[in-house]
Parts: sequence; structure tokens; C-alpha cells
Amino acid sequence: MSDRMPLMAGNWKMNLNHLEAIAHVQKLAFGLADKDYEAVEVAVLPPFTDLRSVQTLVDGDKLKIKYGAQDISAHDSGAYTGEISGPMLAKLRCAYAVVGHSERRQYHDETDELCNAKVKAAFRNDLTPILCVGEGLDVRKAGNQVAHTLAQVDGGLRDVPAEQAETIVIAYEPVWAIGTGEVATPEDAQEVCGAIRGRLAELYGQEVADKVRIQYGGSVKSGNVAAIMAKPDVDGALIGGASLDADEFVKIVRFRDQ
Ligand SMILES: O=C[C@H](O)COP(=O)(O)O
Repeated sequence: MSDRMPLMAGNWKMNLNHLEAIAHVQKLAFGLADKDYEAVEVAVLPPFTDLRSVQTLVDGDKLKIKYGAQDISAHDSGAYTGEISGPMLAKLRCAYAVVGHSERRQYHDETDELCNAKVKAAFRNDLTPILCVGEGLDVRKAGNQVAHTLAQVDGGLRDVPAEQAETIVIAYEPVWAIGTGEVATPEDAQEVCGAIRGRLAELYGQEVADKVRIQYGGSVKSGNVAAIMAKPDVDGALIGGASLDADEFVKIVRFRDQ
């Protein structure tokens, strides 16, 4: 059992408007007790338009739920229509910024090079990046999941110094398991999460690698989370669909009781 604090993060994707966000976070706050936060770090990743509402609620009621954004611009300001910058997210006291989610890689052609620039933008603005990596079904079928995923890790971390790298969160999300109900086995998750930690050790040394939290994501639910969390290199989950149900998300946070 490592001493890394598990991170359960709910990626709402493009769901819940700012009013629904308030109701949802209130429900989570009502469902979670102080002892839950002692054992697990809990975060929500709402759409940009909800962040101010979530911040106001968290600040006003001194909630222990953390929050972050689903994306971040590689640039800090300027003529980049439609983008949201690190300084804007930092001003809203976001803790996290997701980088390179497979839906952004797939639908917005985000490359490892761009992800690397976004990781650096997050660090530059005191946000913790959650760098998403993982293979598609064709790569998995060819048995190349480890090599593919490690190349994304290398690309995302290029020229990131050790003192920053040790604070990053890496989310291993096999694309074929996202939103499909097709969860990877705990052994599948461990194989790649263990390989990611091995690569971090090669890049930065074992001490740094042992500090990095590696999440699994892909059809995580209360019924399968405990078995995945039992694996030594899995330090949390990035939860999509199931995070939209407050009761279910609370159960996932309490994975030790499942
Ligand atoms: O960011 C979350 C992942 O894409 C997983 O989504 P899912 O739990 O709906 O499969």
C-alpha cells in the first residue's frame, strides 16, 4: 500500500449547466463526510461555464471538494478565440487542468506536442495537470498498449523538470473502455499503470516516480472500483458517466467500503 493519496476526479464532460452544477456539488457535499476527505482527495471537473458557480459554492461553504477544468490553453493570453487560459483558471482557484483527454485528442486533433505545451501552461500557472494517456482498440488488439501509452507520457512530459513532474497526475484511460461499459480488467490497468511508473523512474528516478499519482479511467463504477484500486500502481480514478450521479460518485469515493 503506497502512501499516495488516492484522487477520485469526476469529469463531467459536456454535461450540467451552472445551475445543475450547484445542485450537484451541494448533493456531493451533503453525501460526503470529513472522514472521506481524510482518506481520498475528491475533485470535480465541470465545464468552463460552471467553474465560477462551483468556486462560489466551495468558498462560501468551505467545502473540501477540489475542482478543475477539462482543458487549458497552451497560451496565457492573447488572440486565441474560444480558449481559456491558465491565469483565468488560476484566478478561479482551480486545482487541476485536464490535458489531452482522448476526446480532445480524437475530436480536436490534439497532439503530444500540444499536450506538452498545455502541461507546461498548467505548471506555469500553479495548476496540477491531469495528463490523459491511453490506447485505442486497434492498438490494444495489436498488443501495443504499453509502447503507445509510454510514448504519450514521454511526449506530454518533454522538458518538464523533476520538481514539476513529481506533482503531475497521469490518467491511464484505454479509449475502448471510455463510456462503453467495457471496463479494463484490474490486471489490464495495472499492466499499463505499472509501466507508466517504470517510465517515470527511468525519466526522473524512483523517488519521483513513487510520488506521482496514476489514475485509471474508463467505465469506472461503484461495482468495479475496489478491484481496480487494489492494484499497486493505481492511485485513483477519472470518472466520466458515473460521476454525474452524486450517490454513485460518493460510493466510488468510498471504494474501500464496496
Ligand atoms: O474522463 C473520464 C473518462 O473518459 C471515462 O469516462 P467514463 O467513466 O464515462 O467511461
